Amino acid sequence: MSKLKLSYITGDLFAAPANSILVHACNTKGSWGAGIALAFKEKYPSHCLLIPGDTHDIACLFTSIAYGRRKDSPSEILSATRTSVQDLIRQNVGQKPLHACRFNSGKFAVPWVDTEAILKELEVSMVIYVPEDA
Ligand SMILES: Nc1ncnc2c1ncn2[C@@H]1O[C@H](COP(=O)(O)OP(=O)(O)OC[C@H]2O[C@H](OP(=O)(O)O)[C@H](O)[C@@H]2O)[C@@H](O)[C@H]1O
Repeated sequence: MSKLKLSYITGDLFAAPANSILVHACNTKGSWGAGIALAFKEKYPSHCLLIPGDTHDIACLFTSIAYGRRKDSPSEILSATRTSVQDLIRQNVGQKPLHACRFNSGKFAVPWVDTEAILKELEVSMVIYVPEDA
């Protein structure tokens, strides 16, 4: 049984410690039209999988090809979550701490417990932020 490496903080993901990587989910069309992605677009105007930043690096996990009503199915999103998190781990050569929102659980409508199960399977260490009003 893997040691649980996920921890939770109630608060704003953008208040994560400097020099950590902020993790969120995106569609591959490059639209950051709503949800936390819009906040990322406003704070960090460009995007790719791992964007070096001043205070934080940004990890943009492409977990759905399309977005909005044409978003991928939950199983496709979860499959893409597994490969994109594995890719993030490979790219995080500096072993920077990962701080994430409960990605996939809002506009992509995938229950957080299902994404959390992928993170546990991969035994990835990650701090998960839950908004106070969640
Ligand atoms: N400051 C904060 N700190 C901590 N947690 C925060 C937060 N602000 C919000 N949250 C929570 O963060 C989770 C993610 O929920 P989101 O709905 O945002 O994203 P998602 O990952 O389900 O889906 C991705 C698609 O959503 C977008 O919009 P479009 O598809 O373009 O329309 C993209 O472009 C993608 O395509 C929810 O639990 C929110 O409560």
